[in-house]
Amino acid sequence: MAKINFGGVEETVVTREEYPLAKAQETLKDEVIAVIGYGVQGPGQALNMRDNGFNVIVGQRKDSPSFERAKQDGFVEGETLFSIEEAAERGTIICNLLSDAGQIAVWPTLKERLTAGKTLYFSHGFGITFKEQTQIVPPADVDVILVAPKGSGTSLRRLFLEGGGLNSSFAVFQDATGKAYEKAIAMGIGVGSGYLFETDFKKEVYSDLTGERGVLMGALAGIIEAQYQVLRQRGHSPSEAFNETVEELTQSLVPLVGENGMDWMFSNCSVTAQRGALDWKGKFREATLPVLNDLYDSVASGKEAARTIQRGSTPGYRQELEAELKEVRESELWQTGAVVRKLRSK
Ligand SMILES: NC(=O)c1ccc[n+]([C@@H]2O[C@H](COP(=O)([O-])OP(=O)(O)OC[C@H]3O[C@@H](n4cnc5c(N)ncnc54)[C@H](O)[C@@H]3O)[C@@H](O)[C@H]2O)c1
Ligand SMILES: CC(C)(O)[C@@H](O)C(=O)O
Ligand SMILES: [Mg+2]
Ligand SMILES: [Mg+2]
Repeated sequence: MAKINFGGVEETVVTREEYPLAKAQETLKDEVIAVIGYGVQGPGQALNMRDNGFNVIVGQRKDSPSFERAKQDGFVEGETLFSIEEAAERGTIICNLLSDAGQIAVWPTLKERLTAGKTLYFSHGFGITFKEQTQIVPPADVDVILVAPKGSGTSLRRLFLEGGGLNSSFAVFQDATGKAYEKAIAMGIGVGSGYLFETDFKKEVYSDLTGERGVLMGALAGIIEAQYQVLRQRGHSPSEAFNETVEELTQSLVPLVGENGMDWMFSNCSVTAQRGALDWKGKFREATLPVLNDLYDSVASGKEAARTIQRGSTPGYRQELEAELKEVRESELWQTGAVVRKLRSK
């Protein structure tokens, strides 16, 4: 296991060089990997593992669109595609890739089929960490492991097809067989991870829920809306407000941050921009710190989990969610975005 120094702090990281695919295949050669749920992570992980030569089956509610999608992806009903019950019965590694709220309803079905020596796999620390709310308490004689890709299942698949890998966190919650750690790493390689960062279930879920509600999604969407609104209210056209808020961010500046860091992006902008950004970043940091601390408290207290479960278990919730996304899509901001995206020159 490589020890890598991150800005002065040493952490354990598994690389594909030290744990190559052939080793992962050897570790999991006798396993039947049952991917339960075929939403976003399900397809990404199942297809990558199948292409990597693992014995993968899918369990999904019959008569659902995702069941049909699994068929289109080459899983064959009765051979590699089953009901959730049957896949869980057949699987020796049961990958719980249902939605976090959906995992609660299906848990009794999975638990019954988690016989001694099997492995229960998650891509989020949610169900285990918030066990008072989810009632997900695995039997003591099974291994419980986690591989959480740090990005969308869509990116996991796309990067894999391009020959790359998305970095993932991994963790062991319960090691009944003495092989849980090895299995977690092998699964991480199998699903198409690049580097694997060691964590625990609680740290994974706290950081993940904070990240997606914060900078990665919630804060990003919120600050974009705020700046667009200010520019529009001060008389700027939709295209100008959008270009200065989103298009330049995604097409020019964030790729530079990804390439070589924030100072690299700054140094590729004018000194006028650098002066202003350095002067204003502190104000933005101080303004958002209390919100981010509130958010972390809400995650750590279980409030965010409770809301996820409460909303996610409400009948018709997916339609409600779609209605909320439609509202975003149909706002002037994102309608402008749709037009601006068409005006990109390749
Ligand atoms: N979406 C991502 O890219 C992503 C990234 C990293 C980790 N994760 C984690 O991976 C897991 C799966 O996430 P996802 O976004 O792929 O899930 P999802 O929301 O797309 O749902 C997955 C599947 O669960 C099924 N499902 C939901 N409720 C059900 C129920 N009551 N009974 C039977 N089936 C039910 C749905 O039909 C769907 O096919 C979660 O733990 C999530 O936090 C997701
Ligand atoms: C892709 C994300 C945001 O990283 C994941 O955590 C999720 O919940 O979908
Ligand atoms: Mg998440
Ligand atoms: Mg995440």
